[in-house]
Amino acid sequence: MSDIEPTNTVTKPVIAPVITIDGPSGSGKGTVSRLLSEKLGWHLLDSGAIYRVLAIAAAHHDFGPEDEESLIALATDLDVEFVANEETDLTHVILEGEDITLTIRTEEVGMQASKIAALPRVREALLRRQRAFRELPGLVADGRDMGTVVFPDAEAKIFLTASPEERAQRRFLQLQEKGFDANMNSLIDEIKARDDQDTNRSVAPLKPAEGSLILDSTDMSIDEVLQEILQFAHSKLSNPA
Ligand SMILES: Nc1ncnc2c1ncn2[C@@H]1O[C@H](COP(=O)(O)OP(=O)(O)O)[C@@H](O)[C@H]1O
Ligand SMILES: Nc1ccn([C@H]2C[C@H](O)[C@@H](COP(=O)(O)OP(=O)(O)O)O2)c(=O)n1
Repeated sequence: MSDIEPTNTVTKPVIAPVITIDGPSGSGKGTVSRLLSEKLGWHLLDSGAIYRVLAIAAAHHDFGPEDEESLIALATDLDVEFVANEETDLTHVILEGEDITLTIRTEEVGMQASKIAALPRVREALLRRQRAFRELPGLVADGRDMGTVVFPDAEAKIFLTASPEERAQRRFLQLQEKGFDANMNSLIDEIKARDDQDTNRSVAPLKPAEGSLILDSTDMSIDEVLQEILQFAHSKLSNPA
């Protein structure tokens, strides 16, 4: 071994910056995260899609939310790919070779995902997979615990919300557009039940991370939300605390 101390040879790894967008169902996280990632040319993590895929995989294997050990094994080895498709303008979700892009978006799958997501060790098993999305030039991460648990050191954190009635109305139109049957009254109930489940679980509950910009989008257009987030993110990225 040489006695000579190397000087200035250690270069600091460059860690990609992260913008987190957390919030309840139908607040607009997915839409705004996608637009933001396109605008910045950054990567995108739709963490809810991972929980939804796991719910479908669990159903394929007949595992219920009480079957924690099997779910952990499934989460650890989940064979899923997210493939951007410019023709459909969608990120296609491929589970074990099968395209499940549309089927993961139903309210029923959302509810199953929310049940599985309450299991602490299942969440733990998905952490590494989610953190692997953090790559240069940057990441926009959408979910429930992106700013609180998965990327606590994120440069800019946003908590996006809207009234349950407005969120149900948005979901109603979205489901109709995709050709799914939807009922406004049951959607409001489902949205409230999922809010309750996601907010009151013991691990990584839905809540604003410290220092987040809290944005109520009930009376805001998608573009207004996007502009406000861009302004906040620029201020945070140019003046890191
Ligand atoms: N500010 C907004 N005003 C009106 N509609 C919106 C707004 N934000 C999102 N939407 C619409 O609401 C629906 C649900 O949005 P989405 O991004 O899927 O929400 P989330 O990911 O939070 O569940 C989509 O059809 C989207 O186009
Ligand atoms: N980071 C995340 C993302 C989603 N989840 C759980 C809780 C949510 O109700 C379900 C589905 O999430 P998803 O973001 O796809 O749902 P919405 O589009 O907001 O309706 O997964 C979670 O616990 N943590």
